Amino acid sequence: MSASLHGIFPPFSGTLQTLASNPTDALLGLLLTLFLFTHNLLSYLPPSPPKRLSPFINLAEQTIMRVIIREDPHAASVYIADYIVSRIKTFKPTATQPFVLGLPTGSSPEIIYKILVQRHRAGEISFKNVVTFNMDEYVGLPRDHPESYHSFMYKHFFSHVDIPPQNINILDGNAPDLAAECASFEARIARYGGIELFLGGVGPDGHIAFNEPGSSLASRTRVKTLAYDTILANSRFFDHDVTKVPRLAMTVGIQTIMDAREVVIVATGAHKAFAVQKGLEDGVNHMWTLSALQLHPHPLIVCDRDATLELKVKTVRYFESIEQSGTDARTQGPPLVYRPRTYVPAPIPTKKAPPRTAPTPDRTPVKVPKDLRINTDFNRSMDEDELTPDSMSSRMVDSAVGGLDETLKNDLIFDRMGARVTPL
Ligand SMILES: N[C@@H]1[C@@H](O)[C@H](O)[C@@H](COP(=O)(O)O)O[C@@H]1O
Repeated sequence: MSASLHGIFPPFSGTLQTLASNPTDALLGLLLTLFLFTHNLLSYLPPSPPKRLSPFINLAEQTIMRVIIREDPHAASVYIADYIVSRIKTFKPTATQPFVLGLPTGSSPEIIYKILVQRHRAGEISFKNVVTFNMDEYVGLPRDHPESYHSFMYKHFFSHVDIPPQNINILDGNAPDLAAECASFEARIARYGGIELFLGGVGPDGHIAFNEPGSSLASRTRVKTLAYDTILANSRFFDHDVTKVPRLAMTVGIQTIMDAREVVIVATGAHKAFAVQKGLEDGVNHMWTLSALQLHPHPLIVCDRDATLELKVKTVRYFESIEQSGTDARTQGPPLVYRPRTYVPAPIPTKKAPPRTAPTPDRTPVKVPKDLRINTDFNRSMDEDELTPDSMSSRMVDSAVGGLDETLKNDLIFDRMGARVTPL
């Protein structure tokens, strides 16, 4: 027996020989043999199947960067516009459960807005139950200045779709207390249960919104001093005169953007290539704030070919291969999980504006804007003739806060459309 076991279990045969002379050694040898035998046996078993993901798993663990590359800015913009339309439709927003959309300004999103307006005009999408929050605004620039982000948004988007004015939230760069305005903005976002989809652009230095290089990745809405690079880049909208560009801006923070359920960034043009490379291929860092999205559960960066020029060929091939294998951004990554809403606004009553009667001694005149016009004297829009803003007066309720709960009326500052338009 000893001879036959010796070939199969060498330690075991040795154990038998020492059993009589040294029982303690023999016992240790036996235990060792059993351990080795079990270990060898287990190594032949198939690996255990991967654990199923729990529906409550932390989404950050499933973070996946989605990158879509299109040949030119128009194709990239069509992709994003259709993506937004599809997200809103899937959400099926109602007056009590609106789709909360974060929006940017800048030349890159102009085409996206144009396509969204076209989709709206074609009857494909309504913005009636969409609430918007804009990323940023210059400090101290009058609202009706052609380069204010208020003017930009009305000119390129709001005036052409059916969004109710009271659903629009833009930071007031002329608020008497800028810090309070920033806090109110964050509170409004929170009351709506957070932003569903935050669309953004990116600066050549990798900034998102006005989160300039060096911004804290934990930042929230606040006032920022603009970096010289940004002042220089944006001077093209101010007669190429850097002295005309405001030095301060209010902006959502990186954390405000990171809190959105989904973030979509448009990056077009060779001048964005370095920012895209830093944001995608380098590590997360506060000098290229775009890179923070690497930690977001649902980031999507849509580039045109030029914006990928600084990426490794391997990186580009990787992202293209994902799309070529039959998935697109809608199906990549973990499923979107709807977050509970902490606040749901009451339905907006469709009451008519009170008649414009002459004031009587016992009655305060009702302030109803005569007409709502915005300054559309821009010199950088595409196809001016197609974008003719309406007055929006037909969509006004008596007060911008008319349809909201008492809780919101008290602590939120809703500006009237009349205050931000140029009377004729
Ligand atoms: N605050 C805006 C950003 O939100 C925008 O992303 C950036 C790039 O704009 P553009 O698309 O014109 O290059 O410009 C500004 O700085």
